[in-house]
Amino acid sequence: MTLTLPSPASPLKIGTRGSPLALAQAYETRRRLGAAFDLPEAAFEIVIIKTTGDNQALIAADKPLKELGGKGLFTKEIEEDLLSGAIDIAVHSMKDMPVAQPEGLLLDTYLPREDVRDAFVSPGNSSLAKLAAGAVVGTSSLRRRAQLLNRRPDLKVVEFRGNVQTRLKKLGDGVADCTFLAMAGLNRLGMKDVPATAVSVEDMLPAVAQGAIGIERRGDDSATAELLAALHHAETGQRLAAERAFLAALDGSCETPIAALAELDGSTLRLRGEVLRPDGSESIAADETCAVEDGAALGREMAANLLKRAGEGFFDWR
Ligand SMILES: NCc1[nH]cc(CCC(=O)O)c1CC(=O)O
Repeated sequence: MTLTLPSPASPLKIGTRGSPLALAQAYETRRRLGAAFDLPEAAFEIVIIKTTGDNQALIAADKPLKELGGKGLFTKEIEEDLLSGAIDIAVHSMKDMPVAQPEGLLLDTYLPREDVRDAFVSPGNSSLAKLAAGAVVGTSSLRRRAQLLNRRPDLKVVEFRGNVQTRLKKLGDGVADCTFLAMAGLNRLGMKDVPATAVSVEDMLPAVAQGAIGIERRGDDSATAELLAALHHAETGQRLAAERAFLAALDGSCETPIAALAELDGSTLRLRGEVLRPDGSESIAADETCAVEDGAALGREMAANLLKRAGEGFFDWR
């Protein structure tokens, strides 16, 4: 089969949300595809798609995200455009992606993973350990909230929603003493002047798939599949297979504090997983190794063990 390359006359349509981070990820995808096949920028068209999650009025209403459309909040419209053929590929932060995709779509191409760690961001404090008793933390992440309260029950957590820029603005306005962001987002946005310090994964285990970009396509689009095969980073795929199997087996909704990180050392995969009570009062963690190809099985097994240890009602709110 001969490879059909996109061209300025027939560009590959790259669908993305319009936030600065989403755009940076779409540009990185365009750059990597261009480099792999020696194509000009005009061989690609970036198509910005507004999702329910981008509707400021809805988001500002401060309703739980679950009530606003749950898992598909930032992806539904993009996946509809992919299925209809309005776009050819969609670029996503894998951290935000449900474990299963709609019928007809495949999400199995991953770019090399960025820094997986969370960043502690505070204009007045150099590290989490130096944060005064009772300090105010702004975050909308259930995982970060539960992990923080687990280690520092003295801290006060306030809701902090919006994109990276919005949250930094709130911090500047003094709404909170510090916040947490993904290092990957800061790096991709080139935000070097932000007062950020990376938090070790021992102190704060990251979200499943944090730092990874995934590219989605139609299952029957073999021309696009061939293009994407040149971009796929196998190691990132193996790591995400373990982490996403763990998440899937926990039935992780956006309402459950879950963390996981898979790392490779030669042909060995190490998977760390953690589930927490939403109020941080209890954390259950595991740390296991297996052969790289058994990562997904280990993820499922670890999830089953943690659920058993957690028992009934563990994830109930307070
Ligand atoms: N939920 C929003 C989101 N989705 C992906 C990233 C960062 C980039 C990444 O983890 O790949 C962020 C922002 C953040 O957590 O600071």
